[in-house]
Parts: sequence; C-alpha cells; structure tokens
Amino acid sequence: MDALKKTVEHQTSNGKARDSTGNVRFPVTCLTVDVRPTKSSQNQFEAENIETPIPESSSNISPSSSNNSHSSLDTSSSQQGGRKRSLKEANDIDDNNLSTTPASTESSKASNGYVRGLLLDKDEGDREYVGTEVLIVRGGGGMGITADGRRDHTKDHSRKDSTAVAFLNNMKHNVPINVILGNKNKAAPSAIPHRYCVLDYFKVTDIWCEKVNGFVVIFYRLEKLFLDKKSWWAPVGSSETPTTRDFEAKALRQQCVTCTTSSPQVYDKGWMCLNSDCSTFWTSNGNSATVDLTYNPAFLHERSPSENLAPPYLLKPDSGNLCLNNVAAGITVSKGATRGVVCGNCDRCIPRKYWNAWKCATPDCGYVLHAPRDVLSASQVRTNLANTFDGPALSMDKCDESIQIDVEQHGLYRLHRYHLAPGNTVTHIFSCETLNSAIGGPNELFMALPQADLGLQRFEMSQSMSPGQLVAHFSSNSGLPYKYVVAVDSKAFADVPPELLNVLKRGSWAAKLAVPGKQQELAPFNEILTVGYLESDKMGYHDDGEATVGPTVVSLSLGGDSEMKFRMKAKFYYGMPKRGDGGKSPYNPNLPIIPGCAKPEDRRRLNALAATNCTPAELAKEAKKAFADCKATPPALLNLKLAHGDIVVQHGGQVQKHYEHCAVPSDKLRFALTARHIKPEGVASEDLWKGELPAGFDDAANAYDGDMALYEQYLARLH
Ligand SMILES: O=C(O)CCC(=O)C(=O)O
Ligand SMILES: [Fe+2]
Repeated sequence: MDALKKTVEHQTSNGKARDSTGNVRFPVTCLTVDVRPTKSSQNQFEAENIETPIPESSSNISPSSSNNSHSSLDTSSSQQGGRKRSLKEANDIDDNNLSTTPASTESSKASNGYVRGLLLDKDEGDREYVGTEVLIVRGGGGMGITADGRRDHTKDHSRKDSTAVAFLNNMKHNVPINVILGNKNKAAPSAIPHRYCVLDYFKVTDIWCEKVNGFVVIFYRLEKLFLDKKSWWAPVGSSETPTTRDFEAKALRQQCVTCTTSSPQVYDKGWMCLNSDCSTFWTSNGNSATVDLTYNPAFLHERSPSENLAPPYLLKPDSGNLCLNNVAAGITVSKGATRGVVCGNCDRCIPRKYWNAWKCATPDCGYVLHAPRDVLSASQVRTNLANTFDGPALSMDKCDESIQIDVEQHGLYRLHRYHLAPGNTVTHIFSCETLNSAIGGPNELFMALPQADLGLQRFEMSQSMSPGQLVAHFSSNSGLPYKYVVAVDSKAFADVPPELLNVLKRGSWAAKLAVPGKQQELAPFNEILTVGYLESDKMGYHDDGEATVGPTVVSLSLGGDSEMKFRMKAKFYYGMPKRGDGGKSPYNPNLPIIPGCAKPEDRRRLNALAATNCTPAELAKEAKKAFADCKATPPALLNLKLAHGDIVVQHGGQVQKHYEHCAVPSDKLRFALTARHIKPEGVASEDLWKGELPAGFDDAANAYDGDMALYEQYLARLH
C-alpha cells in the first residue's frame, strides 16, 4: 500500500533572508524536498533548503480542469536544533561539516545533484509564473540588498551553480520534481487551502538566462508530468483537461547567429538570445530588453507527451494506512519515519510530533496513525561497535591542549575529567559491554524506554520564524518542571517507570565520582529530561545554565553513538560577541581571557590599549586587524565520543557561562537522560510533589555502586 510521508525542514538562510526590520522574511527560500521511497513504497520526504527566492508572477494563463484533491504540508515541521538556542545558534553546528545552514550549493550536493522537490512560496521580483500545468521559476542565490535598499539580484547566476547543475540533471536525465506551493505565493492561480500543498510531479523542459536588475539570472520552465487529469489548483469553473493535445505546437526556437546557441522565444515581444555568454544576450535589435515583458503564449501553451516512466511513488496516498509493521525493524526510527504523513481523512500533512503517533491537527478530523513500537536492542542501532569490550573502554575523545585531564578507573568504568576552569569540569565516564549488559544496565534501559509511556514529543520552538515549528528531537520531563525554551509538562516521579529512577541513581553515583570531595555541593537531582533522537536528529549548541538549575548536570547516553562538543561562546573566545560584524559588537576588554581562547596575546595587547585613552574606533580597528584571519564560529575545544552507557557530568557555573555544548548523534536511535537539580524556590507550590522520590530511594543499600562486583569478576578472569 502506498502512502506519503513528507516534511519540510524550515531553516533560516544563515541570516541572509532577513529584511530591513531584522525579521526573517520566511519563506523567501525555496526548499528542495528530497523524496526517497523505501522498500515498502512508503514515500518519504527529507527536506533541504536550497535557498531559491522566487519572483512574483507577471502573467497568468487561464487554467483548465477540476479535481479538488490536494495534499498539504504542515508548517509545523521539525527544526534541526536544540533546546534554548536562538535560531542562529540552532543552525550553527559549525565544524566537521555539520552545518545545518546549507547554502544552495550544499543543498544540491545533499540531493546528489538532482532537485527532488521544489517549494514555491512567498515570492519577490518579477516573472514568476504559476499556471495549472506550467511553471516558470527563477533559480536561487545571488540576492542582496541594492544601493537603494531593495532586496534584489546583486550577483550573476552561473550555470555551474549547484542549483543550475541539479536542474540540468533533472532535465537531461528525465527525473521529475515534486512541486509544493505555499499559500503565500501570489502567483497561484487559485486559493491554496493549506499552508503548503503538494501540486504534482513536474519535468524541467527549458533552462535559460535572463537579466534581472542588471544581473544574469537563470530561469526554469517546468511542465506537469501527467496531463490526463485536471490540476486540483486550477480555478473553479475553468475548462476541463483537453482529451487531445497538439504536442507539435511549439514556440519559436532559434539559433543565435553570434553564438549559435538555440533559445526559445520566452516573451511575446520577440526572440532574444538567452545565452548569457553571448555578446547579444538579452538584447532585441541591439537594445537591452525592457522590463515590462509578458510571456509568449506559445511558450506557455507548449506541452510534451506524458512520459512512459511512472513516478517512483504516489504523491497523494490512496490509503491512509501505512504498513509499517511489515517493514524492517528500525523503520520507525529512520530518517524517513521522522517526517510527516498525509492524513488519511483530510489530506493534511501531519508532522511526527509524537513519539508514538502521527495525529492530524485539523479540527474534528481525529485521524491518528500509530507508529509501531519496534523493540530494538542497542547493538541493532549502533553502527560503530568500538566500545564493546568486556573491560574498560578506550577513549576516542579529543580536546584542546589548554584542557587538563584526569584519567581514572572506577571498577570497569574509565573516567576522564576535563578541567575547563578550576572547579569547572566536564567528566566523561565510559561504559563497556560488561557494564551495559548487567541486570538493570544500559542494554535493558535502552530496550525498555521506547516501550515506557514517557510522553515523548517534539515541542514547538518558541523563537521560530515559522510559528508551530518543532524542534528536531523528542523530549519529556519527569520530576520537578524544568523550564527552558519549550514548555514541557512534567510527570511526577511517583508516576514514572522504574527505569527513570534507576537512571537517577546512576546519575547520583556518577556525579559523586566526577566531583570528588565536593559532596556537600551536590544538591540532589530532582528532575530528568529524556531526549529521544531519531535518525539525523541533533541538538544544537546551547548551555544548561538556566538560573533555576543547580551547577551539576549529568546525562546518561543510551543507544546510538553521539558526539558531544563543547566550545567557548564567541564572546569569550574572541572577546567580542561576534567577529567581523562591522564593529556592531565591539571588542570588550573586560571579558576574561580564558585558556583556549583565540589569540590571548593579541587580547592582552588590546586590553592594554584599551587601558590607555584610545578611542573606541581605534580599539575596534585594532581588534578587527587582530582577528581578521579567524573563523567566524569558535571551534569545539572538547569533543566527547559518547557510546551506549556512557555518562557525562558537567559541573560548575562557568561550564555553562563560558561554554556551550551540542549533541550530534550518528546512529538511528539514541536517548540522553539528563538529571538536574531544579531549585524548588522557582517551582510553583502545587508542582513540588512531582520531584518527591519514593520512600527508600535514598537508602545507601539501594544506591548504584558502579557494578563493582563485575569488576572483581573481570579481574578474576584476567589473572
Ligand atoms: O544528548 C545529549 O547527550 C545532551 C543533551 C543535552 O545537552 C541537554 O539535554 O541539555
Ligand atoms: Fe545540554
């Protein structure tokens, strides 16, 4: 049975899409939707932002036909990113090619050189055309703010740009594109019923160059792949699809006498050479083309026969049921399954907001599709089985030379304590196979968690440019309510599955090892945040330094591997919030020079200069010179390679104040269970009971002891 799963990840375009008011003008971008069918013909959308602004319509032809079926994409799609970061930061997982802010070039690479889908939404500029069977769209990139303050083309497009190469590949290899229309598109021939609606499959028929604002811009003509049915977006009352078509009727195509390139007659004013390399490009009788152009009706009316090639999957499902039970284990955690499905009742696209189900948000629809609960073992989701020895694990962590490390062994656990500042540490406690497979250990915990009713869901980002946008990872809170960017309800410890209390005990054990001799500083943990990462989910850079949270944060990692990276916040790394922003955030001589920061010698020199009576402009000039060769984003100074069963303890206010961390899982399913001490004074009195632990929980006899008996057994085997 075919069904459709789709999503669009809305991503900012690295600040480029902000208008003069500083608001992100979303969506000015065109998202390519990478559509990949699975074995079971479930159709899956994976979106990539190809940053293609679409110009406004200048003309419309009268539409044809009638069929009101449509599929829609919900705006509440998931966002790569994390808990409490700004969107800028959410998109800012910088090093090791982990950028989540692809420029158009990167997107095309990610689509393997083909355009899989095209989103046409809020548009700008001229000459966009959205007909019922033909589209004319402008390629992305090359936009900027003009001297008179308008957003327009400020750079030439090149046929070598990855977007252009991808469209050309689609045209030459006859690969269809799934087109989605947003309801902010002014060129749409009829009202678009949902925020995003799937139009149909289209093929690329022509690619040519024009001039917009004096710059070369590449245009694409797309034609509906199958012409037998009236397009659902045709205006009501428009004529039906003709039963016969004249496929021979073509617009004029003429070879240029200067460059011999053939161009179609796109505009009714007459033919022009549309090869941007030609000296006669975009001229008519020796004069540059005017701007008040209307399309050549013959070019718009051209049609080519439907292809013999059937599309790889149905864009609109013929049934709402996904046969997920019949497919390989892991489908519900694979990237495709992290996306939306089309509602079986009302065609709306439903994001996977809940761990266990897709639930349609259309009022009174009531459609729910349950995600089967695959019971996966940790070894099924781990691709890198490096830490699967019986004895203490090997370390693969990396850290900057400024960071001192204590290496210890506690039973079968290896412990690395990284000193970011005196009394401020990040401790990595490495597990191993013997510990993981112990009774009540990480293997059991990992298999039990997805079955437990933790209420995991993707919450809405409060700072999203697109209301309703969801964070990428699933989370649920237990114990005292933990307030960060998303409003997460909390389950009382009295009501949580025993596995979470087991995690809490392990966390307390780990914190005592990580922060030796400071037992009195360790306020008891009274909250656990469970974060579930499906394939490709990650958490962007953020800190855990909320005022209501104690100084010790401990996380247990279960399932897939992950990197956990720590970097200094830009302000502390460079001595200014952001390097190279034209002096808007000037160098601040009062910030501490922390070991591991960029150019400490220059910082000292700048600070000495600041202590003289130099002007702010002189200081800014010197700072600009000193940091001219620095990358804009600080590098990770500590990169922990977390494996199943590993525990990380962050301790000390400066870890959160001066540094930020991110989690980048590499496998299909991972949980991070993070315990904190929430200061009760910030919690509403009616919620305080939620943090109360069952009687006997704190008894020494019930505490986790680091599985010391297993260590003894291992030693006995060694000797
Ligand atoms: O996924 C992880 O290991 C880290 C999670 C985290 O940083 C957090 O929940 O604050
Ligand atoms: Fe965190």
